[in-house]
Amino acid sequence: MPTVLDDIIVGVREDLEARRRETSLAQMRERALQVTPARDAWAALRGGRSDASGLRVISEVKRSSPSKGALADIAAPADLARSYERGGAAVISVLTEQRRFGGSLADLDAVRAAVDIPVLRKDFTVDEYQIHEARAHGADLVLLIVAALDDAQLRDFLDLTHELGMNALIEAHTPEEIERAAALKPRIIGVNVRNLKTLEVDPSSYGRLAPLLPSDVVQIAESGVDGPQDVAEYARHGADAILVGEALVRHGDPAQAIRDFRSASAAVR
Ligand SMILES: O=C(O)c1ccccc1NCC(=O)[C@H](O)[C@H](O)COP(=O)(O)O
Repeated sequence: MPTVLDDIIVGVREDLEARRRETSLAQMRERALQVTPARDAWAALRGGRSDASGLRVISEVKRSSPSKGALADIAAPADLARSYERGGAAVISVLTEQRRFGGSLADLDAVRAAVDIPVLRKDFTVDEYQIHEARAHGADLVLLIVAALDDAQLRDFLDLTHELGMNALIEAHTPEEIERAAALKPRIIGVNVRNLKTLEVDPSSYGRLAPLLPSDVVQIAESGVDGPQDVAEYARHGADAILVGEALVRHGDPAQAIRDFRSASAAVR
């Protein structure tokens, strides 16, 4: 029985092949070499657990999701990104998957042009083409989901990401996936408390999984933030940063929400 993640990846591959017919891998490689060098997302995220102003926040541009359907219109992703930056976001995540999340590479372009902080291309990376494409569109950070890749792909994609001057957020959800992530000796690991195969969200799983993370990586708690109390809980378990989508795109004042998240986490130190 295919999982939600399997279904998403089928669509991602189809869309990717259509883009590859328009722009070959060789052309995309060339474009990736011509853009401004990547910003250092690792430096922007590290040290959040000892930062007196609170956890670093990766703020997501998320229109819809498989679990919740439509979340927010986001007619102008650049305006939302500027609010995020004003509120003190460390990194902006742009979901570029179109079928389930309503995102696009045009969103990534708009956000890149609007802010100075690092930008994460949040997609379901299954092919090196997407990594060159992310860089060609100005991304500084890409997502590699352990559940979607085998060990050889993880190694190759992480190496390619570094060759292009970017960082990768390696995303895990189980103890086994954390072990596979850690074996890569990466700089950034995220624990997604959402199971991408079933869509179940369990914020308490962060506290169980965080002790398995290598102490020298930037540790990110992903998903499941409804309010400041959830952020405080992630801070208690040593996260450097949080990744938040729904709670920000549904909030009337996302800049203030980011400030509230940061001060709630600063208070638990
Ligand atoms: O959000 C979903 O429903 C989803 C379903 C299947 C695969 C991925 C999915 N989301 C990606 C993410 O993990 C989140 O966008 C991100 O971590 C922010 O989560 P949240 O703050 O809970 O919106």
